[in-house]
Amino acid sequence: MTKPLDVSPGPNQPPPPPLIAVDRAVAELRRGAVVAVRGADSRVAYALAAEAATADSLAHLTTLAGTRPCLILSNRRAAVLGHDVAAPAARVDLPAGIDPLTVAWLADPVARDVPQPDLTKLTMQPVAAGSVPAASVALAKLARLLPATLVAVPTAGALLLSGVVVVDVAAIEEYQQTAARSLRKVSEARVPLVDAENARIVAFRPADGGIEHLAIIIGEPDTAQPVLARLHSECFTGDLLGSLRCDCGDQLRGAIAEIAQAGSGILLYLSQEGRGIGLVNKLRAYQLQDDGLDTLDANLQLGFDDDERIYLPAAQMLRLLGVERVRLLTNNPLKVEALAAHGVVVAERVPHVFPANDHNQGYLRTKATKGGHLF
Ligand SMILES: Nc1nc2c(ncn2[C@@H]2O[C@H](COP(=O)(O)OP(=O)(O)OP(=O)(O)O)[C@@H](O)[C@H]2O)c(=O)[nH]1
Ligand SMILES: [Zn+2]
Repeated sequence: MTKPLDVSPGPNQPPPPPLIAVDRAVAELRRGAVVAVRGADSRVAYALAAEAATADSLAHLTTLAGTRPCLILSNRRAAVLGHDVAAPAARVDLPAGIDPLTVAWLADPVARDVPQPDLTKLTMQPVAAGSVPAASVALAKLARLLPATLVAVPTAGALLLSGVVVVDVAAIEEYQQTAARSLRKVSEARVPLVDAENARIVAFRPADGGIEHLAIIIGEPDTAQPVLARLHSECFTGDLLGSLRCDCGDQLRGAIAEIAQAGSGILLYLSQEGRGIGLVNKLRAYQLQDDGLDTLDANLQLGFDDDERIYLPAAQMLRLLGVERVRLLTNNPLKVEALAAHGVVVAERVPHVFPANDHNQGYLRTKATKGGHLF
């Protein structure tokens, strides 16, 4: 007996308050404003994205807190600067304090016109997981900014100003999972595609109104059988512009054509641009690659992990569509493992390889030799 997909819209859910707090804090960081991050012990520190540091914003942060701000870097960025810390983040200590040029030099490997500051007295201290400074770096990542912040702990007498957005460490840590679990189907339409005329797009939105993920459904998948599926991470440059730096455009159109040829299946189009670091940071990573770094090291140089994606949203979308088993079009074993860990049975991995071109040979080689991709 065949079992069709469930594409009906889900019920509206009120957004969980922690999601809202994180969204507000993200917007504040992105516009260069100060936010207050509150730890499990209710103590608060003020934070500013390093990317937004100016003489004025640093002075404002210092006045608010009544203490000098410290620069917090991810452990990846600290390692690049020669300081290995056994913690998720590191606090930079400079006896003379910190100024915007030093912040730029330390936090942003692409800021090349910045003169190297005197770093002879620079030390770094590990910043524990679950702490306010570590969470501030995670918040900068959620904001798709460089993973570096300026943090100032208010003096005992300093009052928490009204108007400053307050966000809890736990809300930051749980944000991605909570947002993924809150996804619901919001709309659906028939969209005939050049390679798959019988196609529909279903949009999934998290309860906080965050960015939607899409399912492109081709034909009439039968969920009683493993469904031919592809998890495709958004790539503006490759998917839309036909960039030759990667294989994404070929993989996207190739998957649609292959699914159409097979009769039916699903392509999940996941809003995880740049392996989860965002388009702006991916462009920074491209600059570093033009200087000789490979695609994975460029991420590390910027302070990110080599791959920041999570696949709970994909598993959740499949679940909402009624799909429990898939035949997965991918060369990436991590996608297979991640789906399985989230309870989706990967009955088969279907290779998804396309010919290299003059511009993406190195990229594909790195994915195979260092990224564990199966070519
Ligand atoms: N950070 C970064 N992201 C990149 C780069 N090149 C491509 N990407 C991103 O990498 C992702 C590629 O996604 P996928 O093709 O779904 O994933 P994959 O890990 O290659 O796995 P399969 O294609 O399934 O084998 C997209 O989000 C691209 O935007 C790069 O040089 N740096
Ligand atoms: Zn791409």
